[in-house]
Amino acid sequence: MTSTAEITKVVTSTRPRRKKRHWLRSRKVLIGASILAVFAVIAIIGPWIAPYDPSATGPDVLMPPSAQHLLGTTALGEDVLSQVLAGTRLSIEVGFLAALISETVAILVGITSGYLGGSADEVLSLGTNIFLVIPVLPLQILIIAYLGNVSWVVTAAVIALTAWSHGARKLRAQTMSIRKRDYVEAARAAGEPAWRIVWFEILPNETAIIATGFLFSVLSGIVVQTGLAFLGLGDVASWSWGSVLRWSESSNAFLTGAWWWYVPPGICLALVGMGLALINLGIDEVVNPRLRGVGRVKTARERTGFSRRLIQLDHDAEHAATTPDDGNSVLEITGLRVDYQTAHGGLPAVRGVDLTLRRGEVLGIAGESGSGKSTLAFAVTRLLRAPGEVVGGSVKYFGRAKDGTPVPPLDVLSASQAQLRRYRWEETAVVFQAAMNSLNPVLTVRTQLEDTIRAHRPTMAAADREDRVGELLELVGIDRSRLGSYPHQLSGGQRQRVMIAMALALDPAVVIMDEPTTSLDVVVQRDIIRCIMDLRTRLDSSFIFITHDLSLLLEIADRIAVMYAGELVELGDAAQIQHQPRHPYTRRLLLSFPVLRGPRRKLAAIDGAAPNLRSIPTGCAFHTRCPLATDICAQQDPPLLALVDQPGQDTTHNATGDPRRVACHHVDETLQLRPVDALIQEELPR
Ligand SMILES: Nc1ncnc2c1ncn2[C@@H]1O[C@H](COP(=O)(O)OP(=O)(O)OP(=O)(O)O)[C@@H](O)[C@H]1O
Repeated sequence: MTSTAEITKVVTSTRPRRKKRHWLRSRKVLIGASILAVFAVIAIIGPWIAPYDPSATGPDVLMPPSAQHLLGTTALGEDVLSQVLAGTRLSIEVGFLAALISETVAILVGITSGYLGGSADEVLSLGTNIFLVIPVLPLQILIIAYLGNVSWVVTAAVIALTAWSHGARKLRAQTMSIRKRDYVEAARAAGEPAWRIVWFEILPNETAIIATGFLFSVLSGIVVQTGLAFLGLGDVASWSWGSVLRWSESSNAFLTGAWWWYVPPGICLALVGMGLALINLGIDEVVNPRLRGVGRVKTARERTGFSRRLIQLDHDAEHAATTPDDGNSVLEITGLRVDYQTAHGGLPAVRGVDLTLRRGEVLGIAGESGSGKSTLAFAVTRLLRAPGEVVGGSVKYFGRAKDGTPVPPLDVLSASQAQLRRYRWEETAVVFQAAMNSLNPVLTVRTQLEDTIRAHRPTMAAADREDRVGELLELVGIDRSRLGSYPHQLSGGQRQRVMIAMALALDPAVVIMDEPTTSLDVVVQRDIIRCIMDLRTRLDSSFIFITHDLSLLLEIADRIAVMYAGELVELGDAAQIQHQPRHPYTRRLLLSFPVLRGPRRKLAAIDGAAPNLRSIPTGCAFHTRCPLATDICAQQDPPLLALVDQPGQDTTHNATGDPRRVACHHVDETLQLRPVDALIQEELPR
């Protein structure tokens, strides 16, 4: 078997050229930016290219446009074109400065409030709400009138500091929604610091809101400054579009029909507004990649998917446990108990599970919904969140140094956050359910894979990182040319594979997959399964594969553990479980799924429902649904016992020499039952 690091060396890769950023090719952005660029140039050189001194009076009063005065003259004989050219600078400056200040305040207040929540949110929201209810324009007029003849910088600051609240409110709401998404939760679980989560996970998803807010603020800054100048407030002695309008109004240009005096500043305002709106639309298309696929309807499969994400465990001398590494175990779960704390007391979701993961094996965990499989995975990776709580047992991780020599085992449940963070993704990676929610929709596959690597290997050279992400994608059967794709451009199966690639990014020793194929159609499921089978032959990792579909596990697992009501009820080789299941629940579970290979057989649902955790039946939890149940089953919970060798039976030890384990009072009777391959009617519900 080769490690992915070794594969890196043999994969000859040509680094794909990064695709030109899309927004540069957006026609809307180009037109909008061109309009703004023209005004930016005018703002810079306007006063110098003005044909006349904008304040110079002359004998030609109120002249309509002519060759001498292209935009006519004012009541004092001043050149209107010169005034508009000179005034562009101040109008544009105020607009952009006001937008810069107000968006900065909105981002700081909105994202801090939405991300932190709690009392920080309460205080910041109170401030935001106060500014929201105050009528902004009268306030701006009042402040500028009070301040008197102030500079354009002060005007911009007043406009900004009275108008940030709408942006802050939108950003707060968006942040509150994004912070609960899987990829943010996962980044948090992966130990990324808050600033990094905000910068890389939250902000990119708010680009549209921030861009819209900024562009709207530019326009509103220009309009408000124009309005203030029109009213004679602020620095009316300096030329701006507003002051041109003010002097035209005070000279009754509106009444005397001198349209050439007031129309040009109005057209300038409209053009700037149009330019900003076009850029806004273009950016929206860039940050919402879905808008680019013209009329493309997503298939149901593309709209569904599954999840990435993970955590790693740590081995550290401080936490060295005394348990010796026998060299073959990588994870050892002993007596693990997990409760969900509720107002009515603890609900036992995992009840004393003992399980060992061997190096290089695929261990399947099966069981109906609610049997505690995911809770077990969460507990093992220390990703369990309140109200879940580990109330007993231990989890030991047996790591290896880089040269392959064993290091002292890590007691996972008592490892510090710093230890967990340090080793996250590098030792144990988890692919959880609902992957599509875990891929950030506005980042390309390349960026997301690179982020994972960069977070843990910050010193890795950019070229090596690029090679590594391409190699990872190829490892899961996707061409590296898809690195530039966004999640919505991939099928559900491909997204699934990307999540698996992400989990493999750091060569983890253990990969836990929790229902990675749920919600995919059968064909895609088989694709993913093939991919996982291929990976296990190429990598050194051990896999825990969790699913309710036992027949799927028969295909891919070396050993299978069956869980019922939080307990392990049977553990054995996949072949043993398939041909000679010894627990009645395992037999029923096998009959409730179609086999992936071999002749079709009748399916039968398991009688009754999985028990409510509040009232797990006494004795064997399965006895209320079990066809073999007798009095003892209702009285005593059968322990998970290793089966002793039986003459003529070769089902008691699996390939690794582990004894087969079953928790059933009637385990001997199940041996007398017909092999499950022939099992059609005898145990079907009556
Ligand atoms: N936050 C919670 N609060 C209370 N009970 C919970 C909580 N999360 C899970 N449970 C309960 O814990 C039990 C085990 O849930 P878990 O999700 O681990 O089962 P599962 O076998 O993985 O099922 P599934 O395949 O549906 O995910 C279930 O009965 C579930 O209702």
